[in-house]
Amino acid sequence: MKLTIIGSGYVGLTTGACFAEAGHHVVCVDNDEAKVASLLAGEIPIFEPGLEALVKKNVSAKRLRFTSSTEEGVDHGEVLFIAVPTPPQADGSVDLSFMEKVAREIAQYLTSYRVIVDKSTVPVKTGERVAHTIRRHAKPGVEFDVVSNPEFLREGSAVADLMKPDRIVIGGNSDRALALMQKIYEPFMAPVLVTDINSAELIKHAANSFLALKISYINALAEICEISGADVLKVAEGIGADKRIGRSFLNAGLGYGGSCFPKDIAAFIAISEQLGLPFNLLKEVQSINNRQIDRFLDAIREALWVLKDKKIAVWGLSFKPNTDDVRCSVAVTLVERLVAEGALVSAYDPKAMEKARELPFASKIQLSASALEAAQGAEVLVIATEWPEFASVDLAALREAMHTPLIFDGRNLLDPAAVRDFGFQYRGIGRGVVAERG
Ligand SMILES: NC(=O)C1=CN([C@@H]2O[C@H](COP(=O)(O)OP(=O)(O)OC[C@H]3O[C@@H](n4cnc5c(N)ncnc54)[C@H](O)[C@@H]3O)[C@@H](O)[C@H]2O)C=CC1
Ligand SMILES: O=C(O)[C@H]1O[C@H](OP(=O)(O)OP(=O)(O)OC[C@H]2O[C@@H](n3ccc(=O)[nH]c3=O)[C@H](O)[C@@H]2O)[C@H](O)[C@@H](O)[C@@H]1O
Repeated sequence: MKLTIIGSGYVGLTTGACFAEAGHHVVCVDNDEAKVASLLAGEIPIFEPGLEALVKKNVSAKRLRFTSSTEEGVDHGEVLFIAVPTPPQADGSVDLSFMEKVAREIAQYLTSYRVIVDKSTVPVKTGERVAHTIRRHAKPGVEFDVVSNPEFLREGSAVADLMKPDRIVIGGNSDRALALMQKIYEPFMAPVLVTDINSAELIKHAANSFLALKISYINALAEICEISGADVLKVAEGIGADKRIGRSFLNAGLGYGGSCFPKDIAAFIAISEQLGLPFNLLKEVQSINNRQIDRFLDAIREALWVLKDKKIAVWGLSFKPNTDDVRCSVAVTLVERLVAEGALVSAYDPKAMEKARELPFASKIQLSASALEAAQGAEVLVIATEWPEFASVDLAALREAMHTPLIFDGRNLLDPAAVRDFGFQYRGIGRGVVAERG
């Protein structure tokens, strides 16, 4: 089928490449001319495992191309996917101006029937607004349908998630549009859930909020573990073994970050308030999450007393492993706060160094060429992102490099017993028993 994706960022580009891989003919549109130019030159602006090869393969096969012309995109695709940003406003509610602008642009170029699919994460009832906006600005009599098709990919495993999704959610009220949507997803052989538009939109915010709730639940338990002398890893294993609960998303740490959870939880709170039903449970999820970084910094302060002029090594800047995305990364917030207290930070990330150079405080920290270089002369090593290469570091060399052997493991990546054997003092998250033994 002929498909168009409007917005060639994280979701747009990965989705476009996977649709092309499934045999569709895809045009990815973006109004950022520089981004389109670099895509046309064969450069992939994000690091995502498998993406570069997929894009190159499908561009060569002439199933995938890029343009900055929305008109060309609207002309090409029988189905137009909108994958533009839906960022938070100061009060947590969603800025829908990108969505509105695209709806108007599509309307301007509509000449025959199109399905317009909302792939961005949006508040419930946005589909109605999109339809209304297009109707208002399109030529009279032009036919179209609006569908909600939320995206559940995770960064770092986006290609795998898109090629083999747990489920596809399609919200719509037109048989014609639903039939086209089912045809698009046929090659993926995944379970398809068809709903009304409002339910599909709600599913997305509800899913992300539930995952964030699981993370805050284990982080709150981690605090109890620390005080009571239990080990949160064992507790997670014990509760996660119950199939009704599941072990995933029960990794205690510095809290959730990234471009989606913080904004989507804030958005769902704002949406619930607008509906007159404040979702207070999610406020607690947020405050537990914010507390994680505060507690971690308190512990570092307790160990070092004063942070000013102390050399602190930070491993990891991306918001999670296998991505170079530093948007709303907890690791970045941590560095920012250490810098604000006058600490001398040396940081290293396997993939995010280029993006780190663009951070506002980049000139105030040392961006190191390797994990061991960052640790050179450090009084504390902080692990902020659980990249696998940090787990296999040469502990003898690390001990040699550091000024004092103190590790604050914000992602429970290392084995406490193993690091203690090399003479390190170790502190993880929620590891009361281990801390006592050490
Ligand atoms: N990043 C992720 O892992 C996921 C994101 N989402 C949702 O998908 C949406 C997009 O997120 P990302 O891809 O991360 O954002 P992004 O910022 O990486 O990409 C958005 C792209 O849209 C382009 N754009 C903005 N206005 C445009 C217009 N009028 N015409 C053409 N292009 C335009 C921007 O230049 C940018 O390249 C958001 O609603 C997000 O919540 C959903 C699932 C996963
Ligand atoms: O809407 C979105 O954009 C996406 O948001 C998340 O995906 P993503 O943000 O890429 O990454 P996750 O793996 O969910 O991690 C999010 C954050 O939670 C943290 N996390 C995750 C799991 C865990 O057990 N503990 C934990 O602290 C991670 O370190 C990271 O900071 C969801 O998992 C996707 O399904 C969704 O499509």
